[in-house]
Amino acid sequence: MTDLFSLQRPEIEEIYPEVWVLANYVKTIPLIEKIQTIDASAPFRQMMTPMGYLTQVSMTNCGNWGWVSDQSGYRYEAHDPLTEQAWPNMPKIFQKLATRAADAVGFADFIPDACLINRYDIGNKMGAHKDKDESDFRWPIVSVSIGLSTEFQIYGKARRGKPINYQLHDGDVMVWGGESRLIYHGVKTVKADKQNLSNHYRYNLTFRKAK
Ligand SMILES: O=C(O)CCC(=O)C(=O)O
Ligand SMILES: [Fe+2]
Repeated sequence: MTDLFSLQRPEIEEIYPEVWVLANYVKTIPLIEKIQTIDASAPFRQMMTPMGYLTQVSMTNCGNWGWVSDQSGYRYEAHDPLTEQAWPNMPKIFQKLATRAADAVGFADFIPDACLINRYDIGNKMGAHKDKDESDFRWPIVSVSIGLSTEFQIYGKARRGKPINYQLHDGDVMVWGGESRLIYHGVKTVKADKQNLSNHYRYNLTFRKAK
């Protein structure tokens, strides 16, 4: 298990009140293998928003609860609407990673029951939003960046104004909670890596306690 972690004593930076980045925290090849297995039974798909648009980003889930969007709104579902099967189990290494990262910044005993997996193709972005479909905001969000880099945008308590942009790379983990649990955030357009054109995607794991 220790093999999964890049550094014994990770560098932890609080980039905004109660928003932390654990830089280069995790080795991502084992995570990508798990994502591929999940994709084989619960395929990545764009979701319909209540406004009637498809999300740019493709998504799937693992764990007891999966985040879904359709014309009737956003919510957590125990079954994948595409396959009508339960979402794939959350891999143990995913859960341990989330628990350990949360603990490292002071959130003890975080056991996520939902893991949303986002896949950004080159050119995809995610607009400003807050994660507010969970039942208890005392639990943090743990978010893992895999593959292509991007800029994460923090707007704060209101959606308007200029965001703080923070570069996230493969293996970086972000945790936010407490007074910043409901901040507006987004992801800037993912660009190709000119040094490595075989890298096509940015994946993001978002661990939450949904229920
Ligand atoms: O891709 C990211 O880094 C963030 C994703 C996100 O904010 C979300 O899925 O709610
Ligand atoms: Fe989010």
